[in-house]
Amino acid sequence: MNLCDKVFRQIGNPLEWSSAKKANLLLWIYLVQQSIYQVWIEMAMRLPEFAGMIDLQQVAHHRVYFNSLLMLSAGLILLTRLAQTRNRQSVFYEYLATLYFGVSHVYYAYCVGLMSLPVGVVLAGAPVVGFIFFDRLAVASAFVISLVLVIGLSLASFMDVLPYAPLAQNLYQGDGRLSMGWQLTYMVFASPHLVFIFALAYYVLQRWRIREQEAMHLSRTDSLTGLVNRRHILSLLEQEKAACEKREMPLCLVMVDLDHFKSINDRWGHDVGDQVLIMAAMALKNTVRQLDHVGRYGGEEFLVILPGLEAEQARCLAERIRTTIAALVLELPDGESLSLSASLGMSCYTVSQIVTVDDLVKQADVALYKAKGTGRDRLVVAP
Ligand SMILES: Nc1nc2c(ncn2[C@@H]2O[C@H](COP(=O)(O)OP(=O)(O)OP(=O)(O)O)[C@@H](O)[C@H]2O)c(=O)[nH]1
Repeated sequence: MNLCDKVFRQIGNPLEWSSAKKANLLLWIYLVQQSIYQVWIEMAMRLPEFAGMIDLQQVAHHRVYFNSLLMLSAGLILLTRLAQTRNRQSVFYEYLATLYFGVSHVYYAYCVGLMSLPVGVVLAGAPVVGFIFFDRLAVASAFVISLVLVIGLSLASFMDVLPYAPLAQNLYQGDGRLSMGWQLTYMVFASPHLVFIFALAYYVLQRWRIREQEAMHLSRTDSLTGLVNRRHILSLLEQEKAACEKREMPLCLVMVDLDHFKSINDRWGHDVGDQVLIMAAMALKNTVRQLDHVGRYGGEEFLVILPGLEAEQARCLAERIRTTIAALVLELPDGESLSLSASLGMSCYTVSQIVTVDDLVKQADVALYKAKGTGRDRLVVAP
């Protein structure tokens, strides 16, 4: 697991957070953005490099609103934090935060130019990000209201009812191009949104990847023993057989079935039966090589795939499996001890043969049946 995966697992899944907690996150991110705007205003008022770019009178006039919005954000952060600790689950906080985010952004945008890069970035990015994390109706409402305001204010500027970008002076150069100072300013205003959208896209894809891995793991694993399940061991058998055919190598398959398992369940109960299955699964795993595969084929039946082993080598390994299981002892709480045995059937594929995976499984099954019929606790190799 890499560092990113660890961080993501630590954060948990924000999609499952309460409404207040989600709103709180949005407000914190927004507060950071507002702080960047605030720093810009303070710099614009003081630094000579900004001379001629902004209307100082308008800035002084609007400053009170900027400060108020900053304080309002801090207040809303506090409110949503308190709502979290009270564990209130209503979507109200998502409506509140998304609407506040949208409408106050329109005000900031109006001050510096509604037809600008940051406005485009927010209009395109906010609903996409919002729909992933927040209540869809809340995001849609905030988006529609903000868009109506943007259109309304733009029309008002077009009809000279309101000034366009009241804070800005010399927005355009003599040749009609956006001035360099304002180009840079728009970049500064757009960059927190771009960073946020980038981080979020990364986060969503990462979560999706983790979920894919978890879902795949669950679909392939037997929950009791932790071995691969029947479907996956058969799929591994297909893959290994194809690989062995290609490399002209033999492959052996061993079917292992615990003896008289029903009587273990009947005598000591299902829980002890489960413990026996776990113990046998671990023993199988520990006995075979790393490149072999062990899967749970059925109730008390396991499949072991031994790629690349000649029949005689595989027979020795299968014998070792049998003796390992026969040596297992489960100490029970009442002082009794339970010993086990298993019957094994083995089939092998060699390069000259034409057999299917189904044939191999059937042959191993028939050999296992013979092992059961001739006294159990033995290995029978298919002819
Ligand atoms: N505890 C437990 N028992 C299971 C599980 N899956 C299957 N079983 C039991 O395994 C037993 C298998 O019984 P049988 O097929 O008669 O096999 P057996 O008693 O081992 O007899 P032989 O194979 O002929 O030696 C059944 O009683 C099932 O209920 C499981 O996940 N946990």
